Amino acid sequence: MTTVDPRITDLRQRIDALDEQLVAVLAERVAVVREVSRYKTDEASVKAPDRVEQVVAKVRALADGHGLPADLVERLYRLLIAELTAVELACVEERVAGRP
Ligand SMILES: C=C(O[C@@H]1C=C(C(=O)O)C=C[C@H]1O)C(=O)O
Repeated sequence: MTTVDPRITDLRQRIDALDEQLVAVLAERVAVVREVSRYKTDEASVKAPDRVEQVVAKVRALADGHGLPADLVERLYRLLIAELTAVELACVEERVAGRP
């Protein structure tokens, strides 16, 4: 078996702890987005492109403040929002289809 530098092992433990926090925060964000979808009725309101741009501008500024590449954070958020928009759309369609 290959030995791993103990400094790497320690840093990986920190990464694992941060991943736990990241996934917990992500789960909370997904739950709030699902809740928002309860008050939407159509595709345009689900996609909310103006709001998407507002969120992207905000996280780009936050990334700058933390010394992170804003383009990287924007790409991650656009992917996240696209996935969440699909989840929202499914929730809204299911609700609207279930109406009498
Ligand atoms: C959560 C919303 O719906 C969608 C998801 C967004 C997000 O994940 O931040 C933003 C806009 C919408 O595409 C919203 O309208 O606020």
